[in-house]
Amino acid sequence: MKALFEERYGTSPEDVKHYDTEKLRSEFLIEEILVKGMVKMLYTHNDRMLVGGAIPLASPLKLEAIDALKAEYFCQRRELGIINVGGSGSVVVDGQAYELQYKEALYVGQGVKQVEFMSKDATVPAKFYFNSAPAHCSYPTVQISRADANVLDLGSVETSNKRIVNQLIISKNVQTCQLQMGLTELKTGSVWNSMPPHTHARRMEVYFYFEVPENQSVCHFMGKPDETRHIWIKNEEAVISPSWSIHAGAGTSNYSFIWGMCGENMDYGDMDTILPNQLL
Ligand SMILES: O=C(O)C(=O)C[C@H](O)C(=O)CO
Ligand SMILES: [Zn+2]
Repeated sequence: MKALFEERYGTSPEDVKHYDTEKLRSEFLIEEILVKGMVKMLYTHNDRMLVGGAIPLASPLKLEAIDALKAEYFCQRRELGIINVGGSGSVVVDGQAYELQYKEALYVGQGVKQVEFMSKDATVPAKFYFNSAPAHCSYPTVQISRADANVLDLGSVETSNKRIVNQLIISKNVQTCQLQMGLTELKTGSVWNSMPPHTHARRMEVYFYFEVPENQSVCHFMGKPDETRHIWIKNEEAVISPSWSIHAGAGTSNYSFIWGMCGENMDYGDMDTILPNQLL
């Protein structure tokens, strides 16, 4: 397997208070998750979420268990959620091909032995972004198209946070052990995501920002609500949010992002909201 792998441990909010920019970025920012012709994976010890990307070119790419998993195959003890943010492509799951167009998702259940990524056209390759969490039973593999999403229309033009939350892999749509994923699109002129912000102590979350226009950036806010920090994020980079941290961002333009969560309690609404004027 052509794979790049990195492992990161969890952090305490008491330690994070003392981090400078470089340390904050090295703990939470995931740069270059999508690498041409490779599978890339990052294993965070925050709820054991695995964050990955794959860009298959002329030849398919296999998703195999890295040594850190001590497993015979990737999904032996894990479930997997995949969203395509590139050209058309397929994910072949134990011999069955699922064609994924731009912004379409696939849930792959625990126990699946073979997962392979393919691009339809290597000149416009598929870009598969994925999240994976430990799973203790097996649910069926399900393809989720844009039309299958549970859509939330949130925010307003007045507060610069008008956005559409597409819940793709969510208990309403797909049965999973603990993984939830979706895709949020900011409307033109709106720049704030997840504002007012929230925490959910029962789950960690990872945001993957994309459709950030050239030369633009997103300022992602994290930390305890009374001790916030920021990380500047470029297009197609991801950021880890521990269970104790807020996660919200303001872009220098509108943009989209994929969110993925795991932990306990799959109720999307299980959040503690913080009002903007309570943040420090
Ligand atoms: O813009 C938003 O609000 C979101 O997309 C929030 C995420 O879905 C989230 O953080 C769920 O916990
Ligand atoms: Zn959240």
